[in-house]
Amino acid sequence: MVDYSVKGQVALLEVNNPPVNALSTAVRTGLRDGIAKASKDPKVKAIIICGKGQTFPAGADIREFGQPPRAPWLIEVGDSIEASLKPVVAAIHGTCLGGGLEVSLFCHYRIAVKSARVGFPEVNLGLLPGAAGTQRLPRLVGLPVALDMITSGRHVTALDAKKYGILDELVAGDLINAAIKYAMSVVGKPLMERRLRYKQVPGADKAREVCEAAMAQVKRKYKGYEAPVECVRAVRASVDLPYADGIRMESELFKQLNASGQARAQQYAFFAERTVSRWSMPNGSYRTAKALPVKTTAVLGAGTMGTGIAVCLLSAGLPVILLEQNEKLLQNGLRTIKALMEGSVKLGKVPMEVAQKATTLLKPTLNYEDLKDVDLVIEAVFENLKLKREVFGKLDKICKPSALLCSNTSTLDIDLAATSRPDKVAGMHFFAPAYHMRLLENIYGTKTSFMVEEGANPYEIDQIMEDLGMPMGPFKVRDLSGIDIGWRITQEVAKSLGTTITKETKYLGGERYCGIGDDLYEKGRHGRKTGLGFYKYEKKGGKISTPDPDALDIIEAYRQRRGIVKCKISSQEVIERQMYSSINEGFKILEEGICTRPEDIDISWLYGFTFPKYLGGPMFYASRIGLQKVYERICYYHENFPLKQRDCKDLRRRGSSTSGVYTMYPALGVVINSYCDMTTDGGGWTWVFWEVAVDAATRCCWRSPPFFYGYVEVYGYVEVCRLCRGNDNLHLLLSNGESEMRFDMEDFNNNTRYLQYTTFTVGNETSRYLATLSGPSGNVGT
Ligand SMILES: CCC[C@H](O)CC(=O)SCCNC(=O)CCNC(=O)[C@H](O)C(C)(C)COP(=O)([O-])OP(=O)([O-])OC[C@H]1O[C@@H](n2cnc3c(N)ncnc32)[C@H](O)[C@@H]1OP(=O)([O-])[O-]
Repeated sequence: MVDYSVKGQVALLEVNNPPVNALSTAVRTGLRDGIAKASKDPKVKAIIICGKGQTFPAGADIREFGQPPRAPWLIEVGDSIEASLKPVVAAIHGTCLGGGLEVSLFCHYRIAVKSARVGFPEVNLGLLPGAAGTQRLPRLVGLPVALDMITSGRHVTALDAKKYGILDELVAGDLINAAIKYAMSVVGKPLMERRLRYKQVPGADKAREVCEAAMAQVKRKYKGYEAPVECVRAVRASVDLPYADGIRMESELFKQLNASGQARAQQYAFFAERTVSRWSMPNGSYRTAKALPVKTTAVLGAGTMGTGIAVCLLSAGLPVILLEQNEKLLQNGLRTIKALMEGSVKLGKVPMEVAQKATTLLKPTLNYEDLKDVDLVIEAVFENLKLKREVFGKLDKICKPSALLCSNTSTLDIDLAATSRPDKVAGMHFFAPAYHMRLLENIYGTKTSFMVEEGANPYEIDQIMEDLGMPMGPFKVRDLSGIDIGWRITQEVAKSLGTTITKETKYLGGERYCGIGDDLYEKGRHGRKTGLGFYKYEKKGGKISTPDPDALDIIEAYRQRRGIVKCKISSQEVIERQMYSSINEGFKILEEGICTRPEDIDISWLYGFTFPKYLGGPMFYASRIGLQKVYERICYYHENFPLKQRDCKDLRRRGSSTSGVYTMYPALGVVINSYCDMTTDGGGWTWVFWEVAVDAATRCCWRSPPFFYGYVEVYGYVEVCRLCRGNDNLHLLLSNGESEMRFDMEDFNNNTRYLQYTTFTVGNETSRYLATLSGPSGNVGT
């Protein structure tokens, strides 16, 4: 895992743990042993740490976070690097991230190639840098840069890292040769001043203001997330506490975060993101399918979606022909694209050179003939089936036979786009704003607004969902995508069902229909683009939304017309009704085989709806709450809101079976994870809180190896607490009503604050568990 060699007078420690040289136990051991060996070798004058293959270590091995921790700890390895009496140089290429950057900060010098990037992405995994990163980076670069890097998790280019002082030198050509030369040039120089632990944090006199501002910012920007807040606290300790105490505090906060549900959810999301790229469908998989080359593209329609899609394609460096029906609409579209590109550059989302190149890649036209050679056409015209069929008819005649003809429709039946090449016709549903959202998918989601009809205020609902961590509440999203778009869609859906929508329509296609959007539409309130929607905006197309009493009046008039008595809806209910209906849909999607894994659904939500990562995605969230509970609440809402005519056949079926929702996943009971937390009451007694996650990891859907929490599927959480003293021997007793399993908690002792991630293996048949914690004196609670 760490290849040791000596080149001249320099020892080379090459981390060799593909693909990303993660700092697994074996790598940590190899580094520790390598430093010891090089230190003893009289021939060796300097030491280099680097990575073999594509990168310097990209961090700790995330898979190990779900297992009992094993020595040597990264921080001990780091201490031995820093204490070395021979200079140690980190030679960096690829991505030097997390624990990798921490290792380099223990080295006395850091050099890198220009293409390298460094960063502390732990915050994206629900963690903070736990091997002294929060204490050492501020000592090197000062608080503002350290706070920014640690709380954002962003990757910093080698050029910027040099500017900040993280890197000592950028090198060209062969990295190892340059590193050997560099290492020999520093032999004999004093090492004391290169040891970061002895440095003071620069600008410490401003620490209070800087840290308070950073804290306020992360609370505003990352609502609901625990890790960014703890990152700020840990960084602040680098100024407030001596080095050793700061390290202790960092370690304590790291353990707390690592034991939290948020870290589990975010780590699950990390692996789920990678799992979904390995898709498989009945007709093929990522192993057998090859991507079609797309070199030229066209977008039809220069409205909100069309321009957004064009920006997305241009940002990817693809030429785009933008087609509209008249010059005025075309010019409007070009102006919008220019403004969106400029905005993306300002926000740092698109590099300046890409935006500049985009102007040469964009070709406006009014003529369908110009589309004859393109590889891919995406239509984003109005949601009107007749119009779309016309468009597809023209495209079919003009475009070359191999061209893909795609529709950005979110609702219309793609099979109705009659062409001579149905195999080349697809739905390509971009999520709004198309230039920003990373999800491109066909998906049917659930509609919200039921609750406003009953009495909730759209602004309260948005606030509740934003407090939960969604960047925009559902009503702001409706204003963004256009209330007129929603109106057109429902008109088309009604037409396809052979009906029309009137002021009295309460159901459409068996589903509850809410006409508030229609009332807003009729008053010309089409959302952001008209400056008025559910909200009022500072101008047409503006972004600053303020609640609007006129919109509330329209909603109230609607309720009175329908004879709806306004009622109060609690925050909990808002969240449950938003989330649980999506979870229910998620299960239906799995059941219908539209997706094969829950990860597919979670990643769609994380990318398409910017669902808060700290909750992992709706399916993961459901598994944390317990599917039985979710199911019961869905039944409750179904029964208590008689207006809701949603087909609940699947729920009813699950409800009538003894195992309820669990029937989705018949193969149950593979892994049980648990962790405990302890607090001392001062009287020699310790309260132990256990949380037991009962996994019904599946054979059918959850295919990833059950190596950590992320893949735990059906949780039955049981919290038990117990007073214990001294080295009480604890047992965990699990029962499924038929048989019982008992586990000794041998690792348990009074000095261990967190006994976490204990993994047990149980039989296959168990579906519901009762957990009982028992001590020497018998069972103490459930
Ligand atoms: C004590 C505390 C210490 C410290 O403070 C904590 C940390 O360091 S926390 C860590 C801080 N570091 C991070 O958060 C960095 C996380 N990693 C990344 O951001 C990207 O992987 C990276 C940019 C490095 C490469 O991107 P790319 O080239 O597009 O490649 P890719 O993304 O497709 O990954 C390829 C394969 O490698 C796998 N894998 C990757 N990283 C890890 C890992 N650390 N571990 C294990 N596995 C990892 C990944 O699952 C995939 O496997 P598979 O089986 O093929 O699905």
